[in-house]
Amino acid sequence: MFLEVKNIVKSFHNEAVVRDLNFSLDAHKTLSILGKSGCGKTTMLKIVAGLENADAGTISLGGKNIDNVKPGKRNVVYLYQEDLLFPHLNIFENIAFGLRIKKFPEKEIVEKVNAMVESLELNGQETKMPHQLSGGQRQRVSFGRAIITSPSLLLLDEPFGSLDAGTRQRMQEFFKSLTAKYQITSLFVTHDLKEAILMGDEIAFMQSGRLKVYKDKTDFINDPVTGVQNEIGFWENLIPGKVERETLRK
Ligand SMILES: Nc1ncnc2c1ncn2[C@@H]1O[C@H](COP(=O)(O)OP(=O)(O)OP(=O)(O)O)[C@@H](O)[C@H]1O
Repeated sequence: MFLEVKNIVKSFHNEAVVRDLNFSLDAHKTLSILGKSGCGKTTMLKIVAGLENADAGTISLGGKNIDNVKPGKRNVVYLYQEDLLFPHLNIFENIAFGLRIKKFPEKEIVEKVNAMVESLELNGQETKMPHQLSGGQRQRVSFGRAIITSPSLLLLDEPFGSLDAGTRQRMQEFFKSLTAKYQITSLFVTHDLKEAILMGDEIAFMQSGRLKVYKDKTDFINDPVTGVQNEIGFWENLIPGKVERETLRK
C-alpha cells in the first residue's frame, strides 16, 4: 500500500489522544475521516505530516519509512480550514510559490500556474491580492497552491468548514476533479457526514482516538455508530409531516 500507518499512539500529559492507529491507503485514493470534535483527528494528521511526534508506531509512504523524515522533506502538504495565503503576493504568485521554492524553470511555472488558474476557474483574478477575493476564491487558491507541486500526500483538515453550503458543494466538485487530474492521494477530515461519503473512496470513523476504516461504503452506512442511520431516520420522519401539511393546505 502507498501509505501505511501502524500502531501509532499519542498522549498529551497522560491523556491518550490517538490509540493504536492502523490503516493503509492505495495511491491516488482519498480516505475520508469523520469524527466528533476532540476525538483526535487533527493530532493524527499532524503526526502523519511530521508536525507532532508519535509516542510509538511507524508510518511509511511510497514504500519508505518516514518516521525520522523532517516535515519539509516528507512531500506531504497539510491544508486546514483557515489556511492563510501570503498577503503580500498576488494570486498567481501564491499558486506559484511551491514551484519557485523547488526552482522550476520560469516557463514551466507560467504554464503550470495558468493551467491551475483555469482548472480552478480563477481566470482574470491572477493579479488580485488575497484580500480582494471572496472566501471561496481564497480557498480555491489555497487548494491550487497545495496540489500544484504534486505532493505525495495531501492532508485536508475540515478544508471547507467555513464556506456556505453552495460554495462548499462547488469546492467538493473541484476537489473531486482536481485530485483525479493531479493523481493526488489524500486524507480528508470532515465533520460532515455527506461530505465524508461524497469525498472518500474509503471512509473511516474516529472515536476517542480509535479509527475504524470501512473499505465498503455500505458497511459505513449500516453501522449505527457512524450516525448515517440516524440521519436517514430524521429525513424519513419528516416525510409524513410534509404529506400532512400538504393535505391541510388543500
Ligand atoms: N498540543 C496539545 N497539548 C495538549 N493537548 C492537546 C494538544 N493537541 C491536542 N490536544 C488534545 O487532544 C485531543 C484531540 O485534539 P484534536 O485537535 O486532535 O481533535 P479533533 O478531533 O481534530 O477536534 P476538532 O474536530 O474539534 O478539530 C483534545 O482533547 C485536545 O485538547
